[in-house]
Amino acid sequence: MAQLPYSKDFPVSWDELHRNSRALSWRLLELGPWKGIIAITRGGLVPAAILARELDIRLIDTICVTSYGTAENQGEAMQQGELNVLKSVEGDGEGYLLVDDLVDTGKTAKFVREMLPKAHFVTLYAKPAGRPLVDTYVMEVSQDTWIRFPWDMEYTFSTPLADRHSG
Ligand SMILES: O=P(O)(O)OC[C@H]1O[C@H](OP(=O)(O)OP(=O)(O)O)[C@H](O)[C@@H]1O
Ligand SMILES: O=c1[nH]c(=O)c2nc[nH]c2[nH]1
Ligand SMILES: [Mg+2]
Repeated sequence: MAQLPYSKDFPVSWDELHRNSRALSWRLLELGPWKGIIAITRGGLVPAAILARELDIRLIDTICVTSYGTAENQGEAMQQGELNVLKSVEGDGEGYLLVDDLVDTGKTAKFVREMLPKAHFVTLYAKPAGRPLVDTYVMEVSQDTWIRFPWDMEYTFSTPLADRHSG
């Protein structure tokens, strides 16, 4: 659910997501060749699959992070902005694409960039606070916008605008 300070909703359809992933592929084709892709789970998985198809990349790895604490990691470190790493990748990322769906505050981006400083970090969407941390992105949205990805949505009844604020 979108929460404060998000006041705008930006729903993204599968078609739009596919189109934006292909636009990102065009830019990355010119910057390659790439040794492989490292997807940041879970949001990076879908764009990573589309980039892999367009750029003919077969080597795909993951960095698995979560901002939620586990029994072992619920303390100070996470409150200071560190993430819980379930699985990382060896090396400094040189020659690899590091893929996520978006940057918002930049917390995830900062953390994974420190882990893989030489990777080329790409996202589909970027909000201003995280944008400086991204090497290549497709679309900027404002900081108070919540992006709704197609895998988080389902078709459902839409209340007419005139009825939304009544009562
Ligand atoms: O710039 P930030 O403020 O760090 O926000 C961006 C991150 O938040 C979302 O992931 P989330 O942690 O919700 O997990 P998910 O990818 O597993 O859905 C998104 O996929 C980015 O990875
Ligand atoms: O689905 C999402 N949309 C967003 O705008 C966002 N920002 C951080 N994490 C997010 N997840
Ligand atoms: Mg994520």
